[in-house]
Amino acid sequence: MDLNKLKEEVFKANLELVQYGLVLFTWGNVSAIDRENGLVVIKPSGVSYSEMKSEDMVVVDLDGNVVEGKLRPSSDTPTHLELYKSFKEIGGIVHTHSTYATGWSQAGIGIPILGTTHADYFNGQIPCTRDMNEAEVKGAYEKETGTVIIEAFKELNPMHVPGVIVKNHGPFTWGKNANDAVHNSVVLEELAKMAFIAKTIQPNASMNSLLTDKHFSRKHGKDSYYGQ
Ligand SMILES: O=C(CO)[C@@H](O)[C@H](O)COP(=O)(O)O
Repeated sequence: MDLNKLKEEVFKANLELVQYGLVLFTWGNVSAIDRENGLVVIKPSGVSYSEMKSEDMVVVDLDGNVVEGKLRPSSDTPTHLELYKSFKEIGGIVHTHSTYATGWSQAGIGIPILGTTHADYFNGQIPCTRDMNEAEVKGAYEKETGTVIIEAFKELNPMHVPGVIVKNHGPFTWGKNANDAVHNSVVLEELAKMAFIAKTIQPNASMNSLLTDKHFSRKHGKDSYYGQ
């Protein structure tokens, strides 16, 4: 895979986080993986999106060693790497602090499925991770953030629910590439907002599971990326 092309793709995907209003200042980050060569391209840490350039993207191996780039890789790099190692079909990852999704993560409640818009992209609740323990927080925190995400997907197919909210932190989404992951981040934030509104109007709001099956399989049937 052409690394410069992947850097350009990751650079543009990072800028889309600002364009879609998912991040402020230097919050959030996007990465993509070149699985053939076991290399990950990720946003540099602490760099303003308005000053960022394609050549600033940092290339790391799956152990987190910088193999190309002058700047420090995102502080969330260990989380991204854990997810790439566990979710073998994903090609891109996004982390943001988008308002409504982060609100649900601070409440410690997964984003419930309440409508067909949700079912078109996520075939069930978007899970919230468990509390991290003292050893995880004081140890390899970012790596352990990946651990609690992977734990939340023990019974879930990450290709059918391409996102999660990390308790007291914020959302991570993924997809077949960086652009797909950004798309899922925009959708997740919109679903978080819709669910907040629905639950505010009707705390007992619920979903007709027949619609979940109908909409998810219609959009992600056997020929689609998400597969069965
Ligand atoms: O979640 C966090 C901080 O809580 C990070 O995602 C920052 O929001 C962005 O860090 P860098 O990618 O710039 O290191």
